[in-house]
Parts: sequence; structure tokens; C-alpha cells
Amino acid sequence: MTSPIHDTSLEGLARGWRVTDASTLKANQNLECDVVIVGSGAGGGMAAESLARRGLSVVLIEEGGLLGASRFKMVEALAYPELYQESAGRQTADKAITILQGRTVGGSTTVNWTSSFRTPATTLAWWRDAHGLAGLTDAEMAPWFAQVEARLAIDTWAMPPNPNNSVLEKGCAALGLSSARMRRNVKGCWNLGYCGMGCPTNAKQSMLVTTIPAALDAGAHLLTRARAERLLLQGRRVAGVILAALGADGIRPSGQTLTVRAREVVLAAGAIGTPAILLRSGAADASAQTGKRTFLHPVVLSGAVMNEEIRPWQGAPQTVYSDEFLHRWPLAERVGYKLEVPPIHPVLLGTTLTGFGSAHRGQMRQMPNLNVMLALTRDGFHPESTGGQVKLRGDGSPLLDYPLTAPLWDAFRHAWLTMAELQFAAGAQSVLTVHEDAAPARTLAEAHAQLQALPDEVLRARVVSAHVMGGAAMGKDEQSGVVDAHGRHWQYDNLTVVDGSVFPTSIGANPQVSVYAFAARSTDALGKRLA
Ligand SMILES: Cc1cc2nc3c(=O)[nH]c(=O)nc-3n(C[C@H](O)[C@H](O)[C@H](O)COP(=O)(O)OP(=O)(O)OC[C@H]3O[C@@H](n4cnc5c(N)ncnc54)[C@H](O)[C@@H]3O)c2cc1C
Repeated sequence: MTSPIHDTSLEGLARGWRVTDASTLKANQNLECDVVIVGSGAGGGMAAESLARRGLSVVLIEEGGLLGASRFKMVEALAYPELYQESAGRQTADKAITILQGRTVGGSTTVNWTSSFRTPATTLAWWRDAHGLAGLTDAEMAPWFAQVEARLAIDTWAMPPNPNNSVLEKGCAALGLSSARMRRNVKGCWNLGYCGMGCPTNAKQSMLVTTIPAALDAGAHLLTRARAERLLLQGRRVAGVILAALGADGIRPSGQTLTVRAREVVLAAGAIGTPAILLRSGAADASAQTGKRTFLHPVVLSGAVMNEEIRPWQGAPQTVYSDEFLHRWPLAERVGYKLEVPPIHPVLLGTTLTGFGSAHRGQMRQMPNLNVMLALTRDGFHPESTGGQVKLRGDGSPLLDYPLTAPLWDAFRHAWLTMAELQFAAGAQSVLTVHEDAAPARTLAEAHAQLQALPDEVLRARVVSAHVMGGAAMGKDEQSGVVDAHGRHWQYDNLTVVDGSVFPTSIGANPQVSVYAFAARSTDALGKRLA
């Protein structure tokens, strides 16, 4: 029997998409086009559709592979090595923060959890006031948000939240704190809960099933398993990009090289990948900011054992949030945080939980009754919260150095206590702050006492993040930023950046809609210029 679910990638290939898997190449290749786009995630996908639909010849480069619904099996052991940077084990230089980023056609949008928020007005205001980006008003951005929301079917999730998310909603109601239901980029979602392993039903409106098919149908050429190594710099112009074809393992170079020459080069390799390409190329930068002020939303977690079954692996992953502590303090005074509830699957849980041996096993056994809450801290606004720096290892691969500063520890401590209060208010039997020195607390008073004693030490607190921003930030002039407010590089006339790296601070909300909207705006301007 044939599957009722279409594999949009296999169908596109059958109707003649131009896709080259660089791992199959036996000789070096030279290509020419109007626009070469490096990276096929949120920014690259948006750029590819916009530019290909204008009739420009587009080559889209991706270091991961092209997969589709029939390859997404809802199995962590298959998904992480195939779909994530460093098999979902990417870490900061001191290993204090684990970073989730996609590495496949569609980039992080293929594996993300679908939460959809516009850039908060307070963040845009900060960029205008503190970073001189006067044009980025709410009125200027609103049509771009509306456009991408319509393109990606972004709407409030109408189904009831799963029991995992209900804990946050109940806790907020009991404590008199605000909470709200999320908007998601889905169409006909089956409410499975496996978004992080690639959507097996095509419901998630990721780049893999929306803009990239549209670009390929319009004649774009997709090169997969091809890693952009460096830009070909000639004075104020970029002549093209040099790529390493990857071998059969999709990781190590095969030895073949591709050279793509183009009128315009667009970088969308994500906020670690794009600064790394600029650094490997020795690109000029009067601001000396390339790779600097790279921001995560450092996330801390709190687990709760509930009386009722939660089955946190089932149902839409993030559907309830609370911004009660996001806007509570002036941005420059204290780091605020957004509260959400992540999906829980065994590998993700096993690698995030603290402890070893029988204690660890005991916690894993409680998984059916487990609620996990997260606090997503808003880095980049406090004067001491200056984020991290992308550096290059000896082999040229990127490494993010990300010190955890005092304002972040202050936010973590506040967030852990808030999450414990919320979980107990929602009826938790016990609460575990995800920190090596914490033990399950049976009462709020016990949790509070433990929190007073927890050391602010890296590698003891478990910190994670799936949101990477900055490192090639917009600035009002070439001294204050790497690119201008339309992503155009200040030093190169035909180089544009359209991914999360253009943001001068973290977003303060899940960033995909911000990346889509800024990419749509920048590539619209670029398309008009190239027409
Ligand atoms: C597990 C997970 C859950 C998330 N959940 C949400 C959510 O619910 N809501 C939300 O708003 N955001 C979420 N995000 C974040 C969101 O998806 C990202 O912020 C967004 O996709 C970033 O867009 P980008 O274009 O900057 O980079 P990406 O989408 O990461 O795309 C970059 C692409 O470039 C490729 N690349 C990198 N270097 C090279 C190179 N040298 N050569 C060729 N290709 C290269 C990468 O393989 C990747 O495919 C989540 C992310 C993850 C990983």
C-alpha cells in the first residue's frame, strides 16, 4: 500500500528538481549563477524562494543532506546524527552549554519546535535606541511579520495543550501569573510531539516543505553535502564561494572542490556558521565585530514529578508560555526570562539530567510522570551580558566560546525558584532543579533552601540552547556593525547576510519568525537591486 503522506523531496526530485549531492562528485566542479546562497535554514530558505521567483539563477548550498517525510522515523538515534550539527552534541568551548542546531536541508527549521513569536517590541526599541538602527520601527517590520506568518500558516494552536504544557498553565493560574497559548507554523498538525526529529507528516511549515520546494520549482539549483569553506574576495567584491564536497559520511571532505561564481553572495549558514565563513575568508571588518557578540538564549531547566501521567513526549511540544518575567525589569538592569515547556524524549532527557548510575536510572524511570519547564534568558541587553565569540579551531571548524556572566547566573537562580513555585503550585510531588548539586525537593521550602546553596559553577548547572543569534550584527555604520539594516556587508558591495547572525542582541523570544521576517525584508531589497 502506498503511504498517504507525500515525501515532498522525493516528489520534487521525480519532477526534475536540480539537486546535486556533492558526495557523489568524482571531479572538481565550477558553477556560475546570479546569486549563491550558503545555508538552507530559516534565512536561506526565505532568500531562495524570494530570489528564484524573481527569475534570478540561484544556487543554494547546504552541508547537510536532503531528506523528506518518509525518512523521518520519530527515532532519536536516527534523527540526531542525520539532522543536527555535531549529532546534537555541539557544545561551547568549556562544554558548559549544549547547543542544538540543524544540519540538513531546511536547517534548524526542519527540526524546530514550531513556536512562533514576532520580535518583541522592546527588542526592536532597544536596537533603535542602543544600536542606532533607527529604521527598525514596529510599523516598518509589521508587514514583513505578516507576510511570513501568512506564508508559513502561523496561527494560534487551537488544540488543548498536552499535560506537560498544562503544568505551566495551571501553575501560572494558581500563582496569579500571566500565561498564553502559542502560535505555531503548522498546517494539519497531527499533534504527535516529534517535531525535533523532522515532521513525518509535512505539517510543520519548515523551509523543507515551503520555500525550498518553491525555489527549486522555480529553477534554483540545490547542492547538498557541500560545505562553504571560504569566500573569493576581490577588493570590495566577493567573486564567489569555494566549497568542499563532503564524503559518504556527510562530514569529512571527499577531496573534491566546487567553485561557485556569482553576482551576489548571500550568507545564511546560521549564527555560528556565517561568522566562521567570514573568519576563514579573512573578510575585512572595520567594526572588528565578526564572530563577537554571538548570543544564545541560555536555558535552565526544572523537572517535576507529577501525580498524574504526563507522557511529555506526546503532543505538540511547546504550546503555552509565560512572559511574566521577561519584561519585569528594565533591560539593562536585570536579565529577564521567558517560560516554556520543551518536549521530552529519552535521549534528550538522559543526556540533560544530572547524576549517574542508579540515581540517574531512577529519574529516567519517572519519565512518564515528568514535567520539564525551561527558562529562556534574554542575553545581550545588560552591560555585562555581552554573549560569546565564534572562534576557529585548527582545522577551521567553528567553536563558540560563551562565558556565563554574573547577570545570567542571577537570572538562572531567579528562574529555578520561579519554576519550582509553578510546579508545586500545579501539584508536583517533587521538583528537581537541573543542577548537579540539587536533589529532588518535596516542598517549596526545601527547594528554596537548596537553591540558596547551589554554586554558580559551569558544568554543574545544566545549560542548553537551541537559539543562536548575532556574530555578524547589523549596525548603523561600518564602525558599529558588520552589516547594515538590510544585511548588506559594510565592506563588500555584493555580500548580504540573512540569517540569525544579523541580530545585535538575542531576540528575547524564540527567533525563527525574526529570522524569516528580516530575511524576507533584506532579500526583497536585494532582489529589486539585482533585477
Ligand atoms: C531543536 C530546535 C528547536 C527549535 N525550536 C524553535 C521554535 O520552536 N521556535 C523558534 O522560533 N525557533 C526555534 N528554534 C530555532 C530556529 O529554528 C532558528 O533560530 C532558525 O532556524 C535560525 O535560522 P538560521 O537561518 O540562522 O540558521 P539555520 O536554520 O540553523 O540554518 C543554517 C543552515 O546552514 C547550514 N550551514 C552551516 N554552515 C554551513 C557551511 N559552511 N556550508 C554550507 N551550509 C552550512 C546548516 O547546516 C544549516 O542547515 C529551534 C532550533 C532547534 C535546533
